[in-house]
Amino acid sequence: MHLKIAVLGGDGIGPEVLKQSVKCLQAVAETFGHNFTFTDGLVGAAAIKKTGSPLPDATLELCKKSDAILFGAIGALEYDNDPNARVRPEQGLLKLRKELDLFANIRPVKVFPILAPKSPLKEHIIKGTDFVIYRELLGGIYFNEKKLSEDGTKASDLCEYTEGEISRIAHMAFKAAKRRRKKLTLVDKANVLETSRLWRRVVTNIGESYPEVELNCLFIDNAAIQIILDPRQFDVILTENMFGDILNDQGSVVLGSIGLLPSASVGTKNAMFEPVHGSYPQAKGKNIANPVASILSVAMLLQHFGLFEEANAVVAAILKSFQKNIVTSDVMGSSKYGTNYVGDFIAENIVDSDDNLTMNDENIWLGKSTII
Ligand SMILES: NC(=O)c1ccc[n+]([C@@H]2O[C@H](COP(=O)([O-])OP(=O)(O)OC[C@H]3O[C@@H](n4cnc5c(N)ncnc54)[C@H](O)[C@@H]3O)[C@@H](O)[C@H]2O)c1
Ligand SMILES: CC(C)[C@H](C(=O)O)[C@@H](O)C(=O)O
Ligand SMILES: [Mg+2]
Repeated sequence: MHLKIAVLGGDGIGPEVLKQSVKCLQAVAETFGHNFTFTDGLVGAAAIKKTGSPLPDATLELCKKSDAILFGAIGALEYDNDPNARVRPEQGLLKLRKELDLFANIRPVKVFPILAPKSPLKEHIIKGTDFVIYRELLGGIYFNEKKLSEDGTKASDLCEYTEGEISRIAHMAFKAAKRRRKKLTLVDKANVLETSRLWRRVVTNIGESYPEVELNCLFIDNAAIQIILDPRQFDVILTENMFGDILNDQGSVVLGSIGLLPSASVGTKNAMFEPVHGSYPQAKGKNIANPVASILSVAMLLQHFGLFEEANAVVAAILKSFQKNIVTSDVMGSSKYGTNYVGDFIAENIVDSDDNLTMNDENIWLGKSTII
């Protein structure tokens, strides 16, 4: 298969982890006889520095022309510490999502059995956890009217949703639940927010077309408790933009590190793959960032294009790194291998073998289905 892939490293550890992912994709191409081409694009603080814009037109054009986008991370301390900055790295990512209509953000939280003892939570609580969050990515508080009074003493961010925005991701989440364990949990704040009540009405109506899927609703504050107390109860979680952002990072605690959590953002045409974590500026250039979240995003990319054997080969190589304890120091109580070393090990262990499937059957990470 020929795939044109845009590579947007961004800031902080973004380029460092992405380098490992490109290495792995090159190994997949060589092993399985594909032709992947990679083109770099500027985004985030790095792009502001060079062009004044966090998403230069050239980058947007590159992404539109590509089959898929691999994204690192954006964000820098100089902006995090300056609430007055009008041009910000994050605007680059948000604009990219909007321009490419990437309305669904899919983030699987799957505990690898071998890492279960390394989670900060008790092993018997988290072992077997396997849920996926469908986060609406283009609406809500993120994308509606923002106001700041002239004297700077009053600010507001409007939270707005339309039925159409809710139903397109709801269908996607119901279909995913139908393929999985047939349970969908809508997370909202319907006891307080009008937007959440709209979500409940729309999702409940859509649920009637998916009778095999059990739908239940949970308030976001309770969901925050349940994810830590009993994460195995979840199969597919569907939620709005802001709640999804927060719940995802919380899900990473179950896994043991945010450095292990991948994501796919998909829409009507384009698809972007990125780790859930940010630019972790404190680690920039130190060769300590965990590349696994980014490499697992590569597995999601391959899965998206129906390259299941290839995706399994990537996951199998990652599992091998876990078995040999070749992991970065964020994986609790583990060795302290560097980003590059872990990336090299995974790339070198990408092989075309029937054993890949056996390893993944045990872990049921991917399964033979596309993610949308
Ligand atoms: N998608 C994105 O690009 C994205 C996502 C979140 C935050 N951000 C941006 O990143 C910057 C830093 O934000 P933050 O500190 O809140 O979040 P962050 O995800 O960058 O880091 C939070 C903590 O997670 C851990 N961590 C993150 N990535 C890791 C990795 N690969 N390996 C090991 N540990 C890892 C570290 O302990 C770190 O202190 C901000 O500018 C923010 O806006 C960008
Ligand atoms: C950087 C920021 C705009 C982004 C978000 O809030 O969506 C990030 O936190 C994420 O989870 O991808
Ligand atoms: Mg986030």
